[in-house]
Amino acid sequence: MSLAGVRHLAGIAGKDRRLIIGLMSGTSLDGLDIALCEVSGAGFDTEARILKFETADYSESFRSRIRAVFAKTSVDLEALTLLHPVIADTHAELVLDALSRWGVSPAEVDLVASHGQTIYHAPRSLHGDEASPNATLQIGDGDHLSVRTGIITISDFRQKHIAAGGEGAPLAAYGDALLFSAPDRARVLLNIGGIANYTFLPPSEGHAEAFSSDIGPGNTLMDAVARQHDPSLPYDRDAALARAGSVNDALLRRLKGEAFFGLSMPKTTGPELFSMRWLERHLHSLGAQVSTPDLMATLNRFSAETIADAIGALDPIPEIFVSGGGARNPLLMENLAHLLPGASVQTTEALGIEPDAKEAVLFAVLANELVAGSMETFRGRIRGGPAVTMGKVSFPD
Ligand SMILES: Nc1ncnc2c1ncn2[C@@H]1O[C@H](COP(=O)(O)OP(=O)(O)OP(=O)(O)O)[C@@H](O)[C@H]1O
Ligand SMILES: CC(=O)N[C@H]1[C@@H]2OC[C@@H](O2)[C@@H](O)[C@@H]1O[C@H](C)C(=O)O
Repeated sequence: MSLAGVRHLAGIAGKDRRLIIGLMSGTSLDGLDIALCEVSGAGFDTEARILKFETADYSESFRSRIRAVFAKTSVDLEALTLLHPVIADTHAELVLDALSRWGVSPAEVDLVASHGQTIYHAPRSLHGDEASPNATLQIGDGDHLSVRTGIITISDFRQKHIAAGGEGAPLAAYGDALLFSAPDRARVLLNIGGIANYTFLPPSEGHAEAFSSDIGPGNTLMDAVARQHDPSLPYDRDAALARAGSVNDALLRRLKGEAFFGLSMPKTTGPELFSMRWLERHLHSLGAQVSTPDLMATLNRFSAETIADAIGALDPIPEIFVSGGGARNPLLMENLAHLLPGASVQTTEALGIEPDAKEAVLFAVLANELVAGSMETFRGRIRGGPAVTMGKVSFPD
């Protein structure tokens, strides 16, 4: 960091509109979502437009390096240490590659907003140690990204949330409230990624608080079973396996008995809890063989029911806008429509944001808030969420 760097950042903060690249690599480990956004204003005046978007697929070898340290209580510390810069360097390469294909020079971009890769998420509800705080770890260091791309980088968004009393997730409410609140009606933004989470947005004209909460597994268990069935299958494409099976009601009841579903909202979880080990424990206690298609049909219904239970508890049920890869699972969407009869369900496309890009845009908006907004924007606005701006600044020089 230099005085010139600080002046450059102050200049970016003073602009009417900023070009910000939002980066998200989620729990599905499918690739890096890269959203080049034009963001203007700040706080409730924020407007974000996606100029370009792509998901840059990870190579199988990169994915298996991440998987080796992902959501595990014991890992090879050297492998983890190496991945910290390796993830950042890989993300930087993917960004530079996308920019060159889009004909955009890095010098035109004001900020990179990088979520990094969550390696382990440990809210108290998971680790159970009252003497230890909520904790979460994202790797893919911001300094490396900044030096490699030459662009000021904002990263590591979740630590401030925890330091100020939150669980470090979901952060969606902060961006959703700024971008999608309607003056006169309530909305739900539902994201079905590896983990399903939702944001409740009250009418912005009132004084009610927004909140976002994880719900449970979206695709993570279905993806793991698909991979176990056929290692070349990244997920149950178009729900082909689930459609060939039937729901095992006894298993479904066991899965829904998980204590996490009894906790009040907002709450967070991850593949640390909802893992193959967790599923195998339930299958074992069931004491009966379940075929892969039946297991997939049951998991599909399980995700749909837990989502419908969470949204159905809101009275009246607001209009629903879906994002994340789960929106592409046709049986999951049919199950949801069946369980929430009469509810208006659309994708976030109806709000002008491509569903796969929504989380990457969220981090662009959080970076925008850090440089040009104010923590006061969020005071008393987000239930269970401290009034904070989030992210750490890395300078390329
Ligand atoms: N055609 C399809 N049929 C079924 N499922 C699909 C299809 N396309 C995508 N998916 C699901 O979407 C997932 C990817 O979703 P997404 O990219 O939103 O996850 P993520 O961002 O990694 O997760 P999170 O939000 O939990 O971090 C895939 O792993 C798969 O389960
Ligand atoms: C710790 C972590 O990475 N959590 C992710 C994950 O993926 C979905 C869900 O679990 C959500 O809580 C969160 O991401 C989104 C972007 C959020 O913070 O809103």
